[in-house]
Amino acid sequence: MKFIEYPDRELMMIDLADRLSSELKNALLTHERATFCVPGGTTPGPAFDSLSASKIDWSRVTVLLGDERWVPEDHPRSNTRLVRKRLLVNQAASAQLQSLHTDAATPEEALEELGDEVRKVLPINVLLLGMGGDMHTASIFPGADRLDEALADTAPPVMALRAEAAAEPRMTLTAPVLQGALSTHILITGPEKRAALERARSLSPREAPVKIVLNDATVHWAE
Ligand SMILES: O=C(O)[C@H](O)[C@@H](O)[C@H](O)[C@H](O)COP(=O)(O)O
Repeated sequence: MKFIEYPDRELMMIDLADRLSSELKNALLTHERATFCVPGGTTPGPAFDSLSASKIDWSRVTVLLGDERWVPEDHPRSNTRLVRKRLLVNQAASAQLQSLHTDAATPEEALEELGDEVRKVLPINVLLLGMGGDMHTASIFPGADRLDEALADTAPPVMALRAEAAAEPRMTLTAPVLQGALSTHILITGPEKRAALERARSLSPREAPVKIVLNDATVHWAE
């Protein structure tokens, strides 16, 4: 794991956006298309703002969500909504979005459709993840109902998970897909998440799901 500590959040978001943008450009030098997987939640918005101004051939980029809360796409907690509003604008408006949401009433009903769609855009070239204070990443929560299946090497690419700590049912990419990413970044802020990340290093993936990607990840942190 590589850990980068920044003097403040603003600088971190700009620097992170620069790094992600260079990695995407590099991927597009040798591939017709690139898949850029992004988190939802409250942290990445400013990095998305910065990235959306970046001059990449976005028409050759697929933006894939790492997870989704099962709420309508105009709901304030929808990750799809966040990405549409903050990332897929300006220069990045021509990127193709692969969300992890459909109009189905439950995530279970959408599994087959989303699984087929996600398979087509793998592997992930550039992966950006967040982490919760409970050490979940994407929507792989400690204590989730189907945690062991989501962590298994044989897991399907997407799974529907429910967890007490999650306010609503989730759709998430699973361990093998996240571990298959060619480049992995984790974006966290504040002292609590820094301490949680340190703790995760000595725990098992069942206790600290973020552990599945830690070895190969670059972690970006600011107070
Ligand atoms: O939809 C989600 O909840 C996420 O994608 C999730 O994995 C997120 O990255 C962490 O929960 C951190 O969330 P915050 O950035 O809001 O702390």
